[in-house]
Amino acid sequence: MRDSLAAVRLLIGTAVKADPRRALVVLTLSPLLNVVAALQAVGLQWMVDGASGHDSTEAVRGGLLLLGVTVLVHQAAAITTDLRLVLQHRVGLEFDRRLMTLCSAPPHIGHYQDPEFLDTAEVVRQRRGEFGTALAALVENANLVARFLGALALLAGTHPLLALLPLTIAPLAAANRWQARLVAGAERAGAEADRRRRAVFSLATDPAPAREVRLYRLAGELSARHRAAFLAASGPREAARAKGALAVAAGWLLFAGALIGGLWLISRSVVEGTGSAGQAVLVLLLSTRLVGATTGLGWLIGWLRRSLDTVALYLRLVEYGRGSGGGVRPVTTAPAPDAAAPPHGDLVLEGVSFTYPGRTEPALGPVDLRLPAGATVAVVGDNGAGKSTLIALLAGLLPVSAGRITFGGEDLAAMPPQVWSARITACFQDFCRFELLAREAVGVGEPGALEDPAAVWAALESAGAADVVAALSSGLETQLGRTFPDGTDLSAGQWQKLALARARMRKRPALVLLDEPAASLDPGSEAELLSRYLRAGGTGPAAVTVIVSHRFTTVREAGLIVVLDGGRITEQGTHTDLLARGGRYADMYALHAAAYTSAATTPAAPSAAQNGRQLTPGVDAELAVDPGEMALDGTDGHREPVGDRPVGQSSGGQ
Ligand SMILES: Nc1ncnc2c1ncn2[C@@H]1O[C@H](COP(=O)(O)OP(=O)(O)OP(=O)(O)O)[C@@H](O)[C@H]1O
Repeated sequence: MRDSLAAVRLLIGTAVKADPRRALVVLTLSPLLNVVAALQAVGLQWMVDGASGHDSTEAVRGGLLLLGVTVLVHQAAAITTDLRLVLQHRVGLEFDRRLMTLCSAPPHIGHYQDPEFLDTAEVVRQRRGEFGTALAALVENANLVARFLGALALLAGTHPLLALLPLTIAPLAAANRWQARLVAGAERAGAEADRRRRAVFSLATDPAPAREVRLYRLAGELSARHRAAFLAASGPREAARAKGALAVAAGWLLFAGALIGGLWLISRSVVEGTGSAGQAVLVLLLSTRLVGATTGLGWLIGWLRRSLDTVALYLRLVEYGRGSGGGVRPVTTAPAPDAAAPPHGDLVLEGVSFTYPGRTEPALGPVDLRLPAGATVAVVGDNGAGKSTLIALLAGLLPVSAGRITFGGEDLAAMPPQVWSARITACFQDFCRFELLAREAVGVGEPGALEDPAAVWAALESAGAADVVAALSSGLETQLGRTFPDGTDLSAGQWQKLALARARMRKRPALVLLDEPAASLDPGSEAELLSRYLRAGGTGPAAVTVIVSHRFTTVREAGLIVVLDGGRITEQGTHTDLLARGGRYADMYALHAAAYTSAATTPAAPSAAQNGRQLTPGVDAELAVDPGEMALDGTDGHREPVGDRPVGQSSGGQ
């Protein structure tokens, strides 16, 4: 009940905010007209009594009242319906806008990791078209209640017992509410299956997975899964609806019995001569109106209940936005509004850990780590070691579950999120393919410079991505993305280059985060990336640069290498230190080099030299393990798989 009241308040408040004048007219005039409409029956009563009593004045008065009220009600109803349609459209848009803000405004993205949030968001997203109609349901219910009360007031005037009719309608209303609650509960329980159904539908219809779906002949399997998910969600929903329908039918029987009793009372008074013919007509007309209003209410209450349920779910998302929902740890330290990030400083993690909602073990931590200002730090580790989680924590996208991260001595949790995010630039592993103009797709890296082609070109140049845009038909003004008829799609590597350029828009970042930045790049582009980001203070002399990579040509350039294993730091140091230590890093490095060496020496794979291609300086050659470095290990034969020649000079295939 409290939820429903809060939802009604929110709906009315949103309508008034979206369009105050229309809201005032629709919310007040509409119900008023429905009360006034009951006077039609009075006009008819006067007409009948005037005619049967040969009183032409009363008959004409009745006729005029009937005509006047009919014209007024019809005209005003047409106008208020128009106004309501526009208003409900605006309310729908207002909720869409709020939903977008709600999903993107929270300081971190922890809510996207929480299955409870995802389920609620799924239902709200599916039903978001109902926000506008929720207002319509509210207005229509108010109209019918007004019509019902108007009819009832006149009926009570003819026989006091008829005033008791509303009591018999209460069980019907309760049955309707119960049915709506049952259905809403079943819908919530089926949200996960609905999410699965949507995911399967996307797999079968989106262009990106189309190749693998064809190749592996998955259409039948996807279709079967889609149907199974549909049945899993819709079965309980239908059962709930049917169960509720039985209760509604019982409610109807009770009300119909009471109404028939009321009509019998009036008929008897007319027969006994205590009532007039006009009164009989009045009662007949009002009873019809009452039945109409009750039928409508029965249906509308279900609609209203469902609509208010959607709004109530939206309110739960709002609670999440405030950090008080689900398993996501709320931001406990209220950031000081005027807090600022120091220009530069060491980034320090003290006992930091993070546990994903629904998990018992931390994905990362506890971790203690100092990343000195100006340092280039590479993070390595097996799949699932916690590298991307670390990046998300450093970026402030996930709240730490325990411990703290400080920058220049300032606790990040006490810093307004927008202050910290303004100091960061990043290229994520699953970077976004912004289907915008090329200028915008890069410019969003620094929204203030979105309209500044010179700044965008500079970023493109410095990320080595200028060639991608130069080859586009309209250069910076080319529409990207295949969802647009005239849009240009790019290759994975080209999209990644734009993402890297985006990360170059911010001029003096304090922290540069690069999560697998070269995953889609060719060796030449990777080498260029290395020189631009990792060497010669490429990201600014005082910025901390953190790079996650499985490519050891990239990693070995870093001043500090951190090895993660099962969410813990197991080793840290320079490339040389870690090789000398002969631990996990040395193993990974040797394996990596061995893989490249064997690929280069396999006869079936023609070498670069055979192809007449020059080795890319700084890449192919760097893949070879420096014999001197491996010699640091000295004795451990299994870590010397590369031989004593650089790959480009290997004998393989020659
Ligand atoms: N949203 C999530 N919910 C629950 N667990 C998660 C979630 N995201 C990641 N994990 C888990 O957290 C752990 C660390 O994941 P993370 O993505 O940080 O690893 P990673 O080192 O970046 O891996 P990769 O090299 O494959 O990118 C993994 O065990 C993973 O299964």
